[in-house]
Amino acid sequence: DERKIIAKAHDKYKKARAGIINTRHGQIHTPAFMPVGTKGTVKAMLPESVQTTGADIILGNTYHLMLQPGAKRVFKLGGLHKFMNWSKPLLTDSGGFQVMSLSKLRKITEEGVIFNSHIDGSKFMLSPESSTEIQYLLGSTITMAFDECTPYPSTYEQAKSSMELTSRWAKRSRKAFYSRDGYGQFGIIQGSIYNDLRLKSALDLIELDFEGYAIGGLAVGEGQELMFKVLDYAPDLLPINKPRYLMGVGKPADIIGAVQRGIDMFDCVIPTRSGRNGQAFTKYGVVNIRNSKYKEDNTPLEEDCLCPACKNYTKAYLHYLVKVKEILGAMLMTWHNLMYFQKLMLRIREYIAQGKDFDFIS
Ligand SMILES: CC#C[C@H]1NC(N)=Nc2cc3[nH]c(NC)nc3cc21
Ligand SMILES: [Zn+2]
Repeated sequence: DERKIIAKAHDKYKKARAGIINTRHGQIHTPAFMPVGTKGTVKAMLPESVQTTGADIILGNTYHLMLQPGAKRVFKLGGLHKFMNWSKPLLTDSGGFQVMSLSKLRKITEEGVIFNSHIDGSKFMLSPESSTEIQYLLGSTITMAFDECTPYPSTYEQAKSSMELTSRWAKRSRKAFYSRDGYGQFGIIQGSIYNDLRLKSALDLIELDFEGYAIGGLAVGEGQELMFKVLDYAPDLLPINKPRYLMGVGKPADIIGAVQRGIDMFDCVIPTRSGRNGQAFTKYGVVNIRNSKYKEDNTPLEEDCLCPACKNYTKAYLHYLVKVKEILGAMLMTWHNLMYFQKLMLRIREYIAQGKDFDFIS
């Protein structure tokens, strides 16, 4: 009946939560979207511009920064915050995923991962200890534990032994972490699509009392349906009073579905990378600005958007800039997309605070 249908609807949102994470470098309003700044810069953006979009925190990568310019050098130069002129929170990924997706040759041992740099082929090793130390040298506000990145798809046996290695590495990462007020370390649970492995991974990592927990092994090609199937139960395995971070996600619809299942933090290259490729996220859907239908379109991407691209320029100009590969095209498209994603998060936070459904936002 009517009452049951309404209850069902609210039921769908009962796991969504809004909150504030307090750190040494400022507050993070959750649900939060973290722009990706892999090599110590959010591509095509000044840090102060990233700040105006509303981002509270950005992401950096251990893998890239250890290869160039080197963690010790960044440390000597005052740390990543100073180096890149970003004073708010920084989260750094621990490197395993980038080794898996970028370096050609790699060998996984109990000690860690041995790999050849994708830049010049030289040999490096990443371990729970070295990854944690590198993130300390970078000055990360939130350090990620060093996990073994289980490929997708994986058999149950593969996922089990990989998850067990991740648990042993999580213990070593936790031991190597230099805990200080306002800084934190997040564990990353694995276990692929197998719920008993996800549970064991969560239990192993909860014992280590991390400041937050990430769900690893998703957004690796499994598709939204399978991802939501895991998210229907995995967030509930984690402490309710600690941040939950879904790595690498995602499109607006993925973010909304994950928030409804209890996720607090997100990172994804989509707004920046697709912006540079000429795709703009708008309330009318994704606009492929290179399409010739925009070459004389004298209207902004979104009439009520406050970003520079929408305030001062037209789709025709953006179409032209992207076509002729002008750097300003990448800048303006990126700025707009980051603004769009932060506005989406702001609206989600407001709807949750008012106890309203937010299914139709995207
Ligand atoms: C297997 C595994 C795993 C996770 N482990 C670590 N350290 N980082 C990640 C980054 C990701 N980005 C995406 N999609 C873009 N999925 C990710 C998953 C992880
Ligand atoms: Zn805009």
